[in-house]
This record gives sequence, C-alpha cells and structure tokens, in this order.
Amino acid sequence: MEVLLENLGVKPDDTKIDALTGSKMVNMNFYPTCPDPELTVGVGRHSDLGALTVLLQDGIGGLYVKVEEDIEDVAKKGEWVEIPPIDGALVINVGDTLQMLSNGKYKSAEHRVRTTSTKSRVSIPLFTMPKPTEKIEPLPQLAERDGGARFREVVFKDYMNNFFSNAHDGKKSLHFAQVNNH
Ligand SMILES: O=C(O)CCC(=O)C(=O)O
Ligand SMILES: [Fe+2]
Repeated sequence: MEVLLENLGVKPDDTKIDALTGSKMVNMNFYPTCPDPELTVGVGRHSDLGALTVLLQDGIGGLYVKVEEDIEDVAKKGEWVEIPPIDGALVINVGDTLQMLSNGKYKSAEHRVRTTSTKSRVSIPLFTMPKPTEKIEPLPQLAERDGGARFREVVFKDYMNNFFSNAHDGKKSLHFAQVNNH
C-alpha cells in the first residue's frame, strides 16, 4: 500500500496506512464441481471493497479479471482474462478504496469466479480495509493535481453498508461515491 501510494508521489505515515488497511476480513469460498460450469455462477462479477485483497492461489484456477475498457495501450479491452493458476502464488487485487483514494489512478479489479467440472476448490481471500469510522476521499494532493476529486468523501462504514446491500453487479458499488461529472 505504501509503495503504491509513494508511486503516486504521496508519502503516507504509518498511522495513515494503518487507518486505511488496519481492518481485516476473510471470506471462505467453497466451489463444488459442476458437470457443466457454464450453468452455474461461482462468484458473480464484482470488485472488492477494501484497499488490497490477498489471495493464495492453488493449481485449480477459475478466477477471471475483466480488462478495463478505458485504459490505453492494453490488449483485450473489456475481455475476461483467466488468472493463470500458479500453486502458492499470491494474487493481489486493488479494491474500491484504493481507487477512491488514488482519485481513479488505480482501478479496482472487476473479477468473477467460475467452477470447474473436475475439481472442487476452496479460496480464502484476505481483505485489508479501512477502519469503519475512517473517512475515505481522494488524497488531496492527487485531487488537486487532477483538477478535482472524482469521488466524494464517504465514511467507510457507509460504503460497506452500501456494498453489502446490493447484489454483485460489476463495479456499480463505486457509483455510491462517484462525483457525477466524471
Ligand atoms: O475465489 C476466488 O478466487 C476469489 C473470491 C472473491 O472474489 C471474493 O471472495 O471476493
Ligand atoms: Fe472478490
């Protein structure tokens, strides 16, 4: 987190890093085999709500990430790409919080999970998130540099409530904090 923010020219102190990532949550997902994976939803398309998510990979696979439409110089825009399953590797997802903080420089990864017909799978992602009472808004240096904040200030608890009261539907969760003219 520190490195990612320093990359944008911002030097957060330890207290700030702790405020932004100090809350931890895990999901425990079980994906049974399905004879026809096309007929089932493993996890529907969504972005994670926190700052960064850490996910230990197995050799089975099934995690897909959607390549953003509005970034330059990448292949496969708008397509779903499977993350190659490398046993023991850590996959790190950017979550909505980091997108808001960075004023949109880092984009949260829209992802989904499919089951396979041959192997069941368990995944236990670790979400690092702000403390519930923390106020999240684009870092002032970045908003100033970009000529305006693309997200309004939200209390993280409210963002969470909004996130969990809606079904997974791509990156719509971010609309809650988006400033309309962007
Ligand atoms: O099972 C996975 O690979 C990812 C699960 C996931 O996206 C989640 O729990 O938020
Ligand atoms: Fe996720």
